[in-house]
Amino acid sequence: MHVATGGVLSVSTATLLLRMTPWEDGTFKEKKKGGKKKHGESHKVSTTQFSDPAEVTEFVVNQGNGVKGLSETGIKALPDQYIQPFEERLINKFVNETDEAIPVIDMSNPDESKVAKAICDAAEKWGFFQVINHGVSLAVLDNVKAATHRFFNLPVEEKSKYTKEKSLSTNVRFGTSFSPRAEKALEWKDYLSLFFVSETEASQFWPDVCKNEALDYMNKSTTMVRKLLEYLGKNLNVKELDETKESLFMGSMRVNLNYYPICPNPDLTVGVGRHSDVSSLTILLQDQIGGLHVRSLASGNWVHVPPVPGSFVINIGDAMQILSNGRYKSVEHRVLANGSNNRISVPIFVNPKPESVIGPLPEVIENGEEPIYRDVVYSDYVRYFFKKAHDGKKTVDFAKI
Ligand SMILES: O=C(O)CCC(=O)C(=O)O
Ligand SMILES: [Fe+2]
Repeated sequence: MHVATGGVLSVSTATLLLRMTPWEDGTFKEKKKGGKKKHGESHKVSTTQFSDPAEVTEFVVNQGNGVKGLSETGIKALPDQYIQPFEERLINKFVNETDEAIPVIDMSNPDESKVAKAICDAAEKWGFFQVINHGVSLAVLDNVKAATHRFFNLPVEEKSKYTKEKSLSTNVRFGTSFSPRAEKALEWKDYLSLFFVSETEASQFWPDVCKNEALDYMNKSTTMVRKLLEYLGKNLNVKELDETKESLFMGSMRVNLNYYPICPNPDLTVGVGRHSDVSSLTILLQDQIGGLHVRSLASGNWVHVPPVPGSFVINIGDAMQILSNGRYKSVEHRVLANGSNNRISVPIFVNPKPESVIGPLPEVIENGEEPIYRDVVYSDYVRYFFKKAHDGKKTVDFAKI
């Protein structure tokens, strides 16, 4: 592979830059190159560039540099494979036209029934909410954010020890985009995904620079997770979180560390494309940069989820939508790419056990409600999700009757 290091903008990159000029209708038309370049003019641009898209894929995906590595070469134009179809792009001017906002719920309110009601209402109307005063200390949150930066700041030789090909555990995966081999257009995001099996497994295989912080973050969040699930369960006539319900609602957990580096043409791509999560519940810690947008069920508008210091963003996932027979909503969301800031987020995906059979809960259909979902093995559902590119809310159709 060739990476020009001398600061010369190659001809094909120059063509790419010209081709990327946005037009009013949102399409990208070729612009005539201006007059002849004077000798030496190309040396004015100091950057590292690639001469064709296959080299980008080699560098980003196969060599494990990720989009962070690509961003740090100083690349000036978005490579072709990251250009999303027009309708998938999230252009700021279209998303800021709404004054809708997802609820922010204070979990320290002494009137617990009010907290429970606010949470269940939000789960039904929005599928998304933020919680403050949730009982997880700021230090735990700060530590896992710092650990996320530490991991992504490792040299590529270190990070690439955790790629699909090289990782010593299938539960630890460093990757980029969502599913690069299944996607027509890639997403501007790198991630480290840590599936929790046991403390011993984690301490053996999770990267040293972040394992204690990621484990602590997951463990310290569990009390809040259980509380949220108790509230949501009670409202569905689930009396208590016994062993069966625990394994359905929170039988397995995955912590992801997400990194969204500065993007040269943020309007042309996405950090994460439209999707709903396959979890029962997702607990998300985001930094102060912003960029997560949620589709309002009421209006269809894309609504920004503003960073609230010390908060968690909570969302209902597909598994909970299925278990609740559609009462709680797993809602589409996506993340904007950013032209001036790097962003991190740290979701915990709280999932059923992989071998669990999920379908509408008996407590829900007991009262005569028609089930709208069939029973599916959770691992089959997850496999189906990862086999294809992000495609909005379509995954849940897999379980529709
Ligand atoms: O980074 C974010 O804000 C959201 C990420 C997300 O939606 C996901 O990882 O499923
Ligand atoms: Fe998500």
